[in-house]
Amino acid sequence: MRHFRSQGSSLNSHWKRRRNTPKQWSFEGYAADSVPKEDQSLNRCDHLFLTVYPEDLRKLKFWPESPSSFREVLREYSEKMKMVTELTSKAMAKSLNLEENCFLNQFGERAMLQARSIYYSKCQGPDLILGLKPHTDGTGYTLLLQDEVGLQVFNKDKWYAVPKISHAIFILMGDQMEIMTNGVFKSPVHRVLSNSERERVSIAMFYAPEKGKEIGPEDGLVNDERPRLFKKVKDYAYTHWEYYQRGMRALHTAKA
Ligand SMILES: O=C(O)CCC(=O)C(=O)O
Ligand SMILES: [Fe+2]
Repeated sequence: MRHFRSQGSSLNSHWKRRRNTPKQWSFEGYAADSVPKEDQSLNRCDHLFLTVYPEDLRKLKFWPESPSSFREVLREYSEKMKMVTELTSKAMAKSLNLEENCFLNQFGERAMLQARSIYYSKCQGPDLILGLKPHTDGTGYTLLLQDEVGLQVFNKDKWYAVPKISHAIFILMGDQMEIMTNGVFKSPVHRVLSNSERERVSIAMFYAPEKGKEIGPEDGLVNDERPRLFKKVKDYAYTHWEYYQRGMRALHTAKA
């Protein structure tokens, strides 16, 4: 706990220096935490955050050169994950009896894919210390690879552990998919517990609509039984980030 506190206070001053920079949500590179606002609890993890698509937005200066395989592995993984987003977006559309490209069209040709590699070190502190505090993702959806348990999803007053399944990618709906599906797919609150026995590594690929692109509920999912729940929004990820820093959800800002 002592270690956590002292790490927290030095991080707080680090973020105090940084927080005046506008549009921080697009910051990239290595960071010990991403919650710059004062009086917010810190997440107990380190991460490396990199934009991988669109390709021309890659900031290679933040891509580590060591280990030497890093860049190539990330390039290859990103390419595969992009293919997974195409398949997933089509499958989700079909499952809702919608035209298969409808979500892909909303995400746009320059959809964002951002890789967040997260390291959770062992933590001896009390259970209250979280690896990642409760939040929803501001993405369309997130593709998650994890090497250890710890992730939990909240539903109806209870936390449910997400199992670790070797080589499986866990797909987590984000707020923007909840908007596009007019609330049919829910963006769950989730968190990561800290672990005193084992460290944990996860790689989250955040898939979100292209910058400046308006998204909204699919017409086919708005009807008398299911009235429009959300209005059209753009750059929702930015709004989400602003609220996230204060420990709040942003979905209400998109309510119709
Ligand atoms: O590390 C995990 O399993 C979850 C990561 C996550 O929720 C996030 O980066 O938004
Ligand atoms: Fe998340």
